[in-house]
Amino acid sequence: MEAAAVQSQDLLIPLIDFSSFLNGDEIQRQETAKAILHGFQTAGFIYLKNIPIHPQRRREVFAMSAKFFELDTATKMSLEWTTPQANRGYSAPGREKTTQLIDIAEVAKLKAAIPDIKESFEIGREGEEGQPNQWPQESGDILGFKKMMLDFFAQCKAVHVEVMRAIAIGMDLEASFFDTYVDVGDNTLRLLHYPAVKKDVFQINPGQVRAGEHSDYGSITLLFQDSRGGLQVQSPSGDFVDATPIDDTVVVNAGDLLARWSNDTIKSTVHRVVEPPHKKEGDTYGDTYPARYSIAYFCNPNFKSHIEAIPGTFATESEKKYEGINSGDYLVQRLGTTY
Ligand SMILES: O=C(O)CCC(=O)C(=O)O
Ligand SMILES: [Fe+2]
Repeated sequence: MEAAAVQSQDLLIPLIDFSSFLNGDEIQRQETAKAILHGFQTAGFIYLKNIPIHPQRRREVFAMSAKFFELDTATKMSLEWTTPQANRGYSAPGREKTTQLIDIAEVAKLKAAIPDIKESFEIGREGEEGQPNQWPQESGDILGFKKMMLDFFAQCKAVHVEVMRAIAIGMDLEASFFDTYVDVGDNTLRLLHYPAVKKDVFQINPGQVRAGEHSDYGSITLLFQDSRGGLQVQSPSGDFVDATPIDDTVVVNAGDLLARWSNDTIKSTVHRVVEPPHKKEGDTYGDTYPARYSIAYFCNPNFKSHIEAIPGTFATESEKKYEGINSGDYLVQRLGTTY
């Protein structure tokens, strides 16, 4: 049932068939739930195959994303990302620096020195009061953009609910334990484009990456990557290990708020995007790495939820490591440091 998607000395990321959870018998459902939870507890990352999003749909969304990033700069800038509260819109290359640093001045210094080589577009929950999405004017290549993205958003939202059910079962809780914490869908769909880049940029600037090392903030992230490679996950010993793309799978990682919620029984693991792995032979890239596209769907507990240690993750009150916290406040505070 289970295979390794990534295996290094001390990092094993399992590849799990999600249809065994969704459609399997009771025993398969239990076993798959345990495997999912175990992956989050040990690596903080899993790969899922056979999620209920058709590979064809996924390809269409990637194609639409590429068309979006081809729009001219002025058009994209008219949709610019504004505030952590809104967390919607376009971020030009250099706008966001994902990092573990929390001091805003330090982040600013780093951002000026070695900006991430990427641009992104964020879509939040459609209909959130006071926070409209920044939809582009639709014509030509991006006709149907809004509908396609909202459909995909809804499909990803359903996957979030199911993964949380698996985590609940894995923890010997009612399957529905998290349902009322995630039903609103206060999530963010982020389209990412890492432009083609000259190889020597990485030699000239030591420390140059496509996306700096960071952990994600929310409950889980569904990460769809193309076949280029470059995503790396930090192992317990601190090395970064390639999270090699596997066709038609989604990488799922736990975020900081889920780690906190689980009283640190689940790991939120640091990851980054670097230049694609050097091919030993047959490297056809010439002097330029081609563009890379990915789509991250950041799932969160409902912004109104109060998050405190999940039952079963502590024996006595004194074992709770964190204060209870409001989900929305936590996320806004975290986003405020990276942009
Ligand atoms: O592009 C990727 O593969 C990773 C993106 C990521 O980690 C993020 O946006 O949080
Ligand atoms: Fe991330």
